[in-house]
Amino acid sequence: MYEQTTIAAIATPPGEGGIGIIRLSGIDAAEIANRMFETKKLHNFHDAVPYMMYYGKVMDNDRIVDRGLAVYMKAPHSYTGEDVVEFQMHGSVEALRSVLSLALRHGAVPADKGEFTKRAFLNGRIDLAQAESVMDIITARGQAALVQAESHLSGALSQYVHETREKLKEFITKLEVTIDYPEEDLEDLTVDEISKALEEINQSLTQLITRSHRGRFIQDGFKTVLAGRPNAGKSSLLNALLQEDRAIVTDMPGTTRDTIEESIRIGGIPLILMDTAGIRDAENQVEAIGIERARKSMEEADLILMVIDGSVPLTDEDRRILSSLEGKKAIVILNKYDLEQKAGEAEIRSLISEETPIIHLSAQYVSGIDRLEELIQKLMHTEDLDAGRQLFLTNLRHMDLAEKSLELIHQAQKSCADKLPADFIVVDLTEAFHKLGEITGENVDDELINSIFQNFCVGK
Ligand SMILES: Nc1nc2c(c(=O)[nH]1)N(C=O)[C@@H](CNc1ccc(C(=O)N[C@@H](CCC(=O)O)C(=O)O)cc1)CN2
Ligand SMILES: Nc1nc2c(ncn2[C@@H]2O[C@H](COP(=O)(O)OP(=O)(O)OP(=O)(O)O)[C@@H](O)[C@H]2O)c(=O)[nH]1
Ligand SMILES: [Mg+2]
Repeated sequence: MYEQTTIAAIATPPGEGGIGIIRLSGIDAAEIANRMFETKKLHNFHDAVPYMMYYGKVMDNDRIVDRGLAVYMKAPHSYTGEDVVEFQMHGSVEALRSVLSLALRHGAVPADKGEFTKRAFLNGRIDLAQAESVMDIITARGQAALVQAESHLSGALSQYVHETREKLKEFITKLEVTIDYPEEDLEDLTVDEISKALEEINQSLTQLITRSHRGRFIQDGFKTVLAGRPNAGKSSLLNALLQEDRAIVTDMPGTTRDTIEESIRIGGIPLILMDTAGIRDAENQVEAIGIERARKSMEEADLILMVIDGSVPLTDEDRRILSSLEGKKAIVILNKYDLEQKAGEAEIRSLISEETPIIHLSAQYVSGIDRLEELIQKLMHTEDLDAGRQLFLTNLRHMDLAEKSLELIHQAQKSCADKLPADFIVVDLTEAFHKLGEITGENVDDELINSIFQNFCVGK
């Protein structure tokens, strides 16, 4: 076991809640529980039936601090792999703090950020990639994010890393033989075999990396850009979707200058909603920069909500923006539906692809917003689901290591093609082998481990 201290922390978020949990982990967990928890059915936590709930009282000498349930999990069969005791108390900040301070008084030390999970890792219960996925589960902002994080915790990423490293190892060994016995020249067959294997690894890593770049939305949400002419009602629509007055709305065209970003969930699908400067020939430099940003946001968008002022005839600027939607996922919104409609829908239809829906609404009077939400949900739902079925890298550290490994595979392939001596290839493949291993935590130093778990919350 990696440490002898017993750590304690409040595991549930602060605030008023139905129930709150205090967690103890370490060699003295049962002993500390004995000193502070009184229950009819049990005199010593060492005799507790693991996972059995015991009802009782947390006692501060003769005073009942709070009533609750306690459970004992015996090493190594616990989250951390150590002896664990948990107290389920009333979810009150005061009660939980009192129970925690009692545990500390009886010999526990306050847990560091992520220390329970860190211990699970150091005790070999889970690898580093799995440990990191625990945090992804906690911070998941949508179904796809949760599905992906859970699959990482189950070991999907770890298995991929493991299999790829096995392949590398196999060829490193084969190559090393030819180095040790130089007279046994690298046979053509071996070279072919290695080139083929390296190409396979290259393909698989490249696919994983590209898919993960495209899959940024899993973590961040789909980039959804409100685009359109000044005064069309983009900011009004942002406010209507957020149900708050986030962006400034005026009847002056050119009100929004800088891009505004807000996270929102629509029907369980996470979006980053971006309000942009209305697109036109700018009247000054600040506006011009804003418009340039708007155009760039449109290029990078996963979804474009193109807002048109339906109360006036279509302008050339509208036509230009509509034509630029080609090949993009978009919804055309005819806004100001409360007013007489003058923008020709037939012409709009002729400028956009068949799949792009057109809807009417009034942002100002918040009417028709629910239909827009349904449409967004329908449009993005499949992508969100597909994301759950494939392996993605969702962590920048993993992405960086995968990219470095791929770079080394490229180098090895080049050495292979240039018929360089086996040593060259071995060096690169060995380095790639180690880089991949860092994903699951093979040979990583304490500093890195500490910095990873510092990003966790206390009690996790
Ligand atoms: N109350 C409570 N709920 C929690 C946690 C916890 O620590 N406490 N978890 C913490 O984040 C998560 C669950 N993670 C856990 C992982 C392993 C074991 C465990 O006892 N494993 C044993 C037994 C396995 C079995 O019986 O099948 C083992 O692996 O040997 C417990 C919780 C979410 N919910
Ligand atoms: N009648 C009516 N007026 C609306 C509607 N939506 C927005 N407006 C008005 O249109 C004007 C412009 O709205 P904004 O939301 O600021 O438009 P914008 O597209 O963000 O404009 P810029 O930031 O200048 O690009 C404001 O006076 C709004 O009150 C609507 O549904 N009906
Ligand atoms: Mg605006």
